[in-house]
Amino acid sequence: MTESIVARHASKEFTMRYHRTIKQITIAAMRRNKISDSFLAVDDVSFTIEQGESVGLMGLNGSGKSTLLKLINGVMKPDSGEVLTRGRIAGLIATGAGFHPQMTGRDNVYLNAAILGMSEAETDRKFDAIVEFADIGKFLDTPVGHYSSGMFSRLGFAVAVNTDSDIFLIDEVLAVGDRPFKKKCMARMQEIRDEGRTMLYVSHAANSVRKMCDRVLVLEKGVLGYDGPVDEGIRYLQYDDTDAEDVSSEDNQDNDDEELGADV
Ligand SMILES: Nc1ncnc2c1ncn2[C@@H]1O[C@H](COP(=O)(O)OP(=O)(O)OP(=O)(O)O)[C@@H](O)[C@H]1O
Repeated sequence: MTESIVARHASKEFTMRYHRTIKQITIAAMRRNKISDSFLAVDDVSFTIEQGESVGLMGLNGSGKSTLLKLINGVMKPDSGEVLTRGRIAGLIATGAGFHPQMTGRDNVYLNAAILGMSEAETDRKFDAIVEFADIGKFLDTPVGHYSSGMFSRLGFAVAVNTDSDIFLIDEVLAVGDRPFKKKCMARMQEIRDEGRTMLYVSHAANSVRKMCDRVLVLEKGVLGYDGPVDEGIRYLQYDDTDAEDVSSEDNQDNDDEELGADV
C-alpha cells in the first residue's frame, strides 16, 4: 500500500480579533478587555490515508474540516507538525476560489485549470468535457462576477473532476448545487473513487458519506475524535439520518417531495 496523505501532529492556530479599529482596540485595552483570542482550528491531528481510500471528513460547523483540507492541499501550512501528500491534488474546497470575477467563465476555466496544475494543451483537450459537465449555457462567456453561487460551483466542480489527480478533495460546496447537478456530481465522484484515486469528502450528509466512503474521520473542535468505519463514525456523531436528504441513495432519488436540506 502507498501512503497518499499523512498528517503528523498537525496543528493550525487562528486568532480571533474582537475589534476592528484602532480606536476600539485602544478603548478595549484601557478597559482591560480582551482584544483577541487564539485557538487551534486543527489541534494535533495525526492520520494516514492510503492511495485509493475514500474517506469522509465529518464534524460540526467550525470543527476544522475546511482548515484541514487547506493544510492538505497546501493553501495553508501547519504551525506545527506536518501534512504530507503524494501526487497531484485536485478538488473543490471553496466556491469561487481560483476564479477571477472580471474574467469570463471560459477564461476562468483556463485559469482554474492552471491553478490545479493543468497545462494549456491539457485544458484544451478537456475543455468540451468541462463545459458539458458545468452546463451553464451562454453564461460561459459572461464574467463570473455575475454568477450565482450555484453556477460558480458548477464550473469549479467541472474543472476539478476533469483534472487528472491522485488525490481528490471535496468540501460541501456541492450544497449550493441544484438537485440534478448534485446527482451528476455524486455519480462522477463514484467514478473517481472507482478509478482508485484517494478521495477526502467533507459532508454533513450521513447517507452520502456511507455510499461514498470506506472510512470516516470526525473532527471535534479541531481534535480528531474518531477515525474508523463509516457506520460507527456516524453513530459517534449521533447524526440523525432521517434529517438529511441524500441524493446518492437510489431509494430517495425519485422522491422529489423530499426536503432539500443539508446534503453534500
Ligand atoms: N482564516 C481564518 N482566520 C481566523 N479563523 C478562522 C479562519 N478560517 C477558519 N477560522 C475559524 O476556524 C474554525 C474552523 O473553521 P473551518 O472552516 O475549518 O470549520 P469547518 O469544520 O469546515 O466548518 P463548517 O462545517 O461550518 O464548514 C472556525 O471557528 C472558523 O471561524
